[in-house]
Amino acid sequence: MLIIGIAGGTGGGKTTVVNTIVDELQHEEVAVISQDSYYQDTSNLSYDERTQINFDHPQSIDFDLLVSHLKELKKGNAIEQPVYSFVEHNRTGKTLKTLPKKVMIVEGILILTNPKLRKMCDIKIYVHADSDERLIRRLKRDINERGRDIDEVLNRYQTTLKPMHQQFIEPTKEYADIIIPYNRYNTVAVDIVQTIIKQRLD
Ligand SMILES: Nc1ncnc2c1ncn2[C@@H]1O[C@H](COP(=O)(O)OP(=O)(O)O)[C@@H](O)[C@H]1O
Ligand SMILES: Nc1ccn([C@@H]2O[C@H](COP(=O)(O)O)[C@@H](O)[C@H]2O)c(=O)n1
Repeated sequence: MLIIGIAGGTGGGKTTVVNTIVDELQHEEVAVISQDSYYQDTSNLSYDERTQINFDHPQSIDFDLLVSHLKELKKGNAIEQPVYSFVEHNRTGKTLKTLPKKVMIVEGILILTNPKLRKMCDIKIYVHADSDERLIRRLKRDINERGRDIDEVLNRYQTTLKPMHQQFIEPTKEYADIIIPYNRYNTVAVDIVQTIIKQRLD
């Protein structure tokens, strides 16, 4: 099994890069684990309390569950990946059965902050886009797809996104084997990553 970790700031293009890689590979060869599925279970909190959570801090992620799931997959066992709701700010209670594949992609803003997870990744990638570009993309995406309004996104950006990015996410660039500049759709860099994956699969 080849485990590929893809990190980078919110709105940087991680999901877009992952989707491009997955489209190129045979369906039976690849599966994706999203860090977002592993936000801590906060069912004990009210909706209003959940809106106040700092979702960009490493402690917001249940890394123990994520690492144990990856270990199970490496052993050849299927896992039940929690399904997360950005509207409810919580796990939905549903799960997605995820089977072990030759290539497992683990994607998320904070995945390179966790030493155990870093150690499990065979290839570590950081997708970089400038902060203004990321904010514009995040605004559009969160309003169109995640049920947010402009005030929510900008307030979250100022209070948590920006400081957490600077403190925890940007510094993990140093762990990356490959940094993909993604201010524009960088097809050349993604092609190179795909070639590396195919070589490793041979
Ligand atoms: N290079 C790019 N140029 C313009 N828009 C982009 C680019 N990459 C991604 N997007 C768009 O920006 C939004 C955030 O991208 P996404 O891949 O979800 O980022 P991430 O997973 O890093 O948060 C999406 O709506 C996506 O379609
Ligand atoms: N309930 C939540 C949980 C997370 N977020 C934000 O999602 C971002 C990470 O996801 P990406 O797809 O953008 O990598 C992160 O910056 C959190 O602030 C949220 O808004 N609400």
